[in-house]
Amino acid sequence: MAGMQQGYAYADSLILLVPQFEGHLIAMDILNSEVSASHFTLVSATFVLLLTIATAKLLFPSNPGGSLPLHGAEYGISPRRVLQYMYNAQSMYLEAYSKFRNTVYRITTADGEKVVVPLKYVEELRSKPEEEINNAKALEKVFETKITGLTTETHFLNHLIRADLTKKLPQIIGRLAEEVERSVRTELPQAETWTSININERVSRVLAIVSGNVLVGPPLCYDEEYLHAAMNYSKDISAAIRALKIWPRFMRPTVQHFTPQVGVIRKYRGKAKKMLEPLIKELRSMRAKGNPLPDTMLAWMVEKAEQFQADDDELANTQLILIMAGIHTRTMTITHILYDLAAYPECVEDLRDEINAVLAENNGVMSAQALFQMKLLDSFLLESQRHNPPAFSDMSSSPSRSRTGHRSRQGSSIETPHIAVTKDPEFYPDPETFDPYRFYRLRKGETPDPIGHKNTEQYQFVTVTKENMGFGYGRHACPGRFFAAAEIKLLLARILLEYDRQDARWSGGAALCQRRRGELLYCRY
Ligand code: HEM
Repeated sequence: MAGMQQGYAYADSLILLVPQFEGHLIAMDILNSEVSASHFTLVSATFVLLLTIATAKLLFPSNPGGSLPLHGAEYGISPRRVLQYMYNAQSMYLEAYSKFRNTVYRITTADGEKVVVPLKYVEELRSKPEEEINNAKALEKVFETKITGLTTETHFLNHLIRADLTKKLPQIIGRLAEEVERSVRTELPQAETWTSININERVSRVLAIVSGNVLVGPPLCYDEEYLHAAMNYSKDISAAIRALKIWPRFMRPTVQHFTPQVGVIRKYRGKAKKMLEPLIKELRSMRAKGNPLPDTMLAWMVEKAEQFQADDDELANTQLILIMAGIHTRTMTITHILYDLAAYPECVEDLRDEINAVLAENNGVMSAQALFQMKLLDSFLLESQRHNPPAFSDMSSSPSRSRTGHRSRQGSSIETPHIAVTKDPEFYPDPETFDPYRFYRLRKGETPDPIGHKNTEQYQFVTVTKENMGFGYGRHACPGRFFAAAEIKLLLARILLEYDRQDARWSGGAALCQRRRGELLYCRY
């Protein structure tokens, strides 16, 4: 991202003493380190990975064994541990949580060895400045940035999302609601009888159109080539990364030339530029003439391009990152929610009643205020996310060594548990139960708050806490979550209002039987 890199810091044997890691003194020995700015990624891991200390070294002085315990040591040599991780990461992390709930340990992943720190250290780590701890290096490894070109630098993007998209959300929500209504009608079946569809594909297309309305605006958001890119970019990136990761790290730079998936993703950049260039030119000319620009991300980008020294390549690339960051994550979230609605139909009527009551109070308008008032819907979203944690980001990298001299390999990351935390009865009583009303009751003060937040409004879908890192946590928490939540609620409210209205067929055996094939049965009201 031209002009966006926030200086790289190089240092030789710089030892930083970081006071207390719960009483432990940690020394970070930054050797030839590159510390770059923030970035993000979406990685199918079973953890939220935290806080990069690029090529730094951590000391864990009170580690009596001379080295941190290695979870999965019983699987043998490193390649076998990696294999085990690639197929069983989730169960390995869950098992480790019960073993090492309060202690630091190591685990061998496809991206090298990582240090897993318990939740109690999270606040301390997140308060470290980016020069000491940042997530760039680890994400570059996770994304294979050198090969895929997928930048982990999101300064420009974060600014646009926070200063433009989120700020202007109240004024664009009406437009989004209209687009949701229109695309649901065109993209979901209008059948009077029960019809089987691949809901994941349909939702992905609806979201590509609705988000496209805000990202680039009509008519491009209806263009088939644009929609194809929007729906497939993130899938194709993941496929390329997966294909590379089956090879040992040292072979990946060579193997890339024989990996067709890598070729596929490189073509996207050229295509995106070709598609967007005429629009960018038009927006620039409107701006030069002093005409008002439309409320789209692309227009906001054009307005701020000079300030952020972003050329057309950068604008096209930033649009691709936006697509990658948003479409897949939201599609998965909504797909899970729809399955959860099918599996737990008892509250469908309550949800519909809430939506109708809120709409009546807001003159039938799906405003930002109306969405905020849909608290049961919000609770359902959060409970569904708790049971189906989304993709996560990797934010750490640091070689580590104990006081007695053990060094972990350069570039390993610091992670902190996520899934296991959302299933921890201390934070979520009766954690295996899917309770759509769980967070609704907590917010209303009807059930005691097990975490003891200062304010029970913390139990909102968009709120990030260390006990709920569905959208990450800290400096790099997802900036798009407010937009994502609004879109998800608009779409669900529309589906709940218009489909399957009169009986409880959400739970029809057929719907659940179809689950494995990614299909649900729908009938329009
Ligand atoms: C349900 C939908 C979404 C989920 C579950 C989700 C989840 C996440 C997570 C877990 C992170 C990593 C945070 C971290 O590194 O600590 C993240 C980062 C990010 N997300 Fe989202 N996200 C969603 C939607 C979106 C949307 C719609 C956008 C864009 C409008 C977006 C833009 C970003 C960006 C730019 C980052 C990087 C932030 C940084 O590194 O500073 N996300 N997201």
